[in-house]
Amino acid sequence: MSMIAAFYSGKSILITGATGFMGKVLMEKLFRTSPDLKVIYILVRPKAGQTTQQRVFQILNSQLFQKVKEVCPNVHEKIRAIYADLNHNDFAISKEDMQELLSCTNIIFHCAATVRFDDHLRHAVQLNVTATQQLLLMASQMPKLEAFIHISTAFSNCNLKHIDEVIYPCPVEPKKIIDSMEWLDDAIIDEITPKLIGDRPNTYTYTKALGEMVVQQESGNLNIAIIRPSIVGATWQEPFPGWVDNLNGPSGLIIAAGKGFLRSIRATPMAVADLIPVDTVVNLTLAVGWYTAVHRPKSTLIYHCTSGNLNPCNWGKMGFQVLATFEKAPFEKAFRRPNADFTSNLITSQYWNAVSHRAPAIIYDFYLRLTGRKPRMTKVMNRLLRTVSMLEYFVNRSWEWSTYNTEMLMSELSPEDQRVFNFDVRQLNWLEYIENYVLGVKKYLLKEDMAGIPEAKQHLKRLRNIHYLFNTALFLIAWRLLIARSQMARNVWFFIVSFCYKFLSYFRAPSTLKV
Ligand SMILES: CCCCCCCCCCCCCCCCCCCCCCCCCCCCCC(=O)SCCNC(=O)CCNC(=O)[C@H](O)C(C)(C)COP(=O)(O)OP(=O)(O)OC[C@H]1O[C@@H](n2cnc3c(N)ncnc32)[C@H](O)[C@@H]1OP(=O)(O)O
Ligand SMILES: NC(=O)C1=CN([C@@H]2O[C@H](COP(=O)(O)OP(=O)(O)OC[C@H]3O[C@@H](n4cnc5c(N)ncnc54)[C@H](OP(=O)(O)O)[C@@H]3O)[C@@H](O)[C@H]2O)C=CC1
Repeated sequence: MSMIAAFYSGKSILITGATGFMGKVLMEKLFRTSPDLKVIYILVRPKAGQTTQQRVFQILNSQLFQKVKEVCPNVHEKIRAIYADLNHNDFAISKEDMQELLSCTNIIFHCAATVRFDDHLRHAVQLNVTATQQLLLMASQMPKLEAFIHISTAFSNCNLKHIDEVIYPCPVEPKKIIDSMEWLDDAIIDEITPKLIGDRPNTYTYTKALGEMVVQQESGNLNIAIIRPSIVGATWQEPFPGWVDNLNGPSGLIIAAGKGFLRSIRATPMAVADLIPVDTVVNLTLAVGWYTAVHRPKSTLIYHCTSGNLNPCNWGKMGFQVLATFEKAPFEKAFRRPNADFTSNLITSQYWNAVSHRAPAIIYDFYLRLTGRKPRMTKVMNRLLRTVSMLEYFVNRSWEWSTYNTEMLMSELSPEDQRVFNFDVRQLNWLEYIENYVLGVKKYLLKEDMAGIPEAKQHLKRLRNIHYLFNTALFLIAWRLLIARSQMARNVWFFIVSFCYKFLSYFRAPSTLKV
């Protein structure tokens, strides 16, 4: 019997960010392994024309929750969507709902965040810092609370090369930052943002670091733990391999590469690709929830959920396996044949951007114009290259994260818990994982049918022929222009033509004799 699963039975659990990538997998696992849990409260806002109830309905009816429905048929009764917007200081939760949350919650998993790299500092502070502070204030008023688990990121201290499971202070206190966001106007915030984030690459990593400081400072008597996952990817095993539902991290780039838009990237092939499957993060999170509530460590423990020091893989190997999977199961209606040119050199990368990305987009837009359609490829390419430039920071460096607490926790688990809540990344076979990831992107993100693979392969063959034809035409035009201008080129051309003529005459002579 799993002790962790038994621990969550009968519990009332509050999850923020339950509609996000990690939140959904967390809920799924909780319902599947502890179907006797009392209730999961989720803080949800209406979005994209959907009410909170409609959003929950959509999640429960998704493929991800199919197994849950078998083991927990009354899952819809155990999930309680509470209207909340973390952009508001009091989360805009109704009095009645707040009362229920305060009096019933046993465990909190705080996953909500803005993960956009380019978010305005004011918004990133509100979501990743102020909302965390507010939630801690709520938690301090919950008499039945046993543990508060905060999800941060392994990159909150990406300005360092070696990162321990400790909180590194930022120069300006989070409270000062929160206060200043209230009276500074946007223009001034824009001006001071680069100074505040310092040698971090974006507002996301900076505000996640501030969020950790807030957790440490406001922890009071609460049982708190912080989890720092690295780059979270598709599921490894559970509930099935390859599940993914958003474009963050590598997923968007896999689409861009598979569709032939992205054919080169400024990346260091030997740099460690610290990817971690989302189900591994969720298993660790649930184990940490149990450990924090039951063992009540004296201080706030931080757990690194990373792969680099236990089972390292580099970007080169991953890119290679991504391409190998495209060969087996190409994406439909590709713009060009997938390719992967890695370069760590800025000038070479700019060259490839011009030749492999911008030029084909301009030519395609020219073709669209000629055929009376609206050009759009240059715009798409510009947005893609902007996205890639924001991710480049993470594929040109390697970090070392110590994992003492995570390994300690692993050794504390019973063999059954180690199996059911497996977060031992040493067991991960990267090639298999990446293949399933790419297939998952095709299936769950692009919603492409595997039956369409032969047609996709045919399409790639046609693209290859167009590519050869285009290159041949380009060569002939260039050559024609050259021989029109250069005597030397004309001499070379004359030499080649007369050589070919002699060669052909040699073979034609005996055949004429036979006739
Ligand atoms: C697994 C193997 C990887 C290999 C994959 C590639 C293989 C082949 C490639 C060929 C070349 C060579 C190979 C190279 C090998 C290296 C591979 C690189 C892998 C990249 C790894 C990424 C590392 C991420 C690091 C994360 C560190 C921190 C982790 C965290 O803690 S948090 C989670 C991470 N957060 C994010 O990822 C958010 C990032 N996104 C944003 O901030 C924003 O979306 C934005 C980039 C600023 C863009 O914002 P916009 O305002 O423009 O709007 P929008 O968000 O609506 O999106 C605009 C369009 O861009 C598309 N898009 C969004 N995200 C991505 C994405 N990640 N990749 C590609 N495209 C993306 C989106 O769909 C929109 O498209 P449109 O509608 O058509 O315009
Ligand atoms: N994905 C990754 O690679 C990594 C993620 N992390 C951390 O993991 C956690 C979860 O990330 P992930 O699931 O990938 O992120 P997602 O972007 O998929 O999910 C973010 C969640 O936060 C919610 N949220 C955002 N703004 C608000 C708001 N104003 N009010 C209420 N809810 C809000 C979103 O709700 P809605 O659906 O309404 O937008 C969504 O449920 C985050 O803390 C992130 O920092 C850490 C390392 C890597």
